[in-house]
Amino acid sequence: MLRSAIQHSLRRATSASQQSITCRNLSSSSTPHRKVAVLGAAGGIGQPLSLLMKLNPLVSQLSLYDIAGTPGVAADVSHINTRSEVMGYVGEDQLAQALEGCDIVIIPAGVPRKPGMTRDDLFNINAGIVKGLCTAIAKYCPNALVNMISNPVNSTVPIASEVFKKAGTYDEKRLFGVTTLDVVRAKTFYAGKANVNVAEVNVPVVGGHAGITILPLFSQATPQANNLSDEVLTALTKRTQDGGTEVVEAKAGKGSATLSMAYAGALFADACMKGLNGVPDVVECSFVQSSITELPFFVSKVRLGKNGVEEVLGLGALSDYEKQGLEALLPELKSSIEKGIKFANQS
Ligand SMILES: NC(=O)c1ccc[n+]([C@@H]2O[C@H](COP(=O)([O-])OP(=O)(O)OC[C@H]3O[C@@H](n4cnc5c(N)ncnc54)[C@H](O)[C@@H]3O)[C@@H](O)[C@H]2O)c1
Ligand SMILES: O=C(O)C[C@H](O)C(=O)O
Repeated sequence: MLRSAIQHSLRRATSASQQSITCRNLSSSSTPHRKVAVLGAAGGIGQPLSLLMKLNPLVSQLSLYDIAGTPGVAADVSHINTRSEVMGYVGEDQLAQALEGCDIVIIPAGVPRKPGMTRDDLFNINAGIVKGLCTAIAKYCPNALVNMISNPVNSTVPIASEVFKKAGTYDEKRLFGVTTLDVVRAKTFYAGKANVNVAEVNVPVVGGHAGITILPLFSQATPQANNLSDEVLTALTKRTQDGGTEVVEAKAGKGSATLSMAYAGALFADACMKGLNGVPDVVECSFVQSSITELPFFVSKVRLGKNGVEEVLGLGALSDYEKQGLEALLPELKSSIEKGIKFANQS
């Protein structure tokens, strides 16, 4: 039951555990070698994300790094009979080994929110963590695609870009803020209200990843529901924007979204690998370097390819309500981006 649920969730990955022997044989001959690292692998997101990456037959080597606890997580995950070889690395001394040869580095390292906090309240701790990890990425796997999960994403992605620029390794096609959870939430909430099959729903979510900077475009949702009033669309927008806070409050001091985030992170990493492997028309929303607004980074649909970002897609037609949302989010997003850039350059 659990296995089938997970396999269904990783909808674009072929089946994993039950068919692992077949996958291993097929994979080794026809699927490229892909080393994926999870930095922060012993954490609330890191552990289920490591599990989901272990179930992904596109991964051949899974590198689990944290400042503590990774030997246990790696030993546990390594017993699952799927394609990838699992290695656990603990502490800075082992970071180089964890990163060398990586195709994708997923970063959920850092502290989560408690009730009453904004994502920006995490900046003081997480900015330094991200900066340190990105410095190592620039040194040991400068060509890897970086999937940034650590909050505040609106600032940690700009921090990463500045670190890579300083190191001379920046390639805007290879840096992604992971905002897939906003899309996952928008799909779920929309399907509930529109009374449509959630598996068929698509909703782009643009802007950034905090409060009003999260802008779901329900006018572009498919299948399009004609039965939703303006009030319902406003409520759906607000619920998507506050989805993270909903979980933080429900967890009452024990962290933020971990399981849904692991799912979303696994979907996004899977899409990145498909792009690297040459699968056509892989499109996901992500916070990337962008020129579709006046801001240097923005979430929009992005076509993924063999080098990472192949094309940053435009916003498409917006409703009046969405146009207002877009205008309203720009100042906050701009200031979060600038805060990250300033931090990276002054410290
Ligand atoms: N992008 C999103 O949509 C999204 C969603 C949910 C959570 N998050 C963010 O993800 C981050 C992690 O959340 P969590 O619930 O897993 O937190 P957690 O505290 O459970 O786990 C974080 C892990 O990071 C590790 N860590 C700390 N410093 C490190 C370093 N220098 N190198 C490697 N590992 C290090 C910790 O040891 C811990 O295991 C938070 O910043 C949270 O806000 C983002
Ligand atoms: O809300 C948080 O702090 C975590 C994450 O950004 C989320 O959207 O769930």
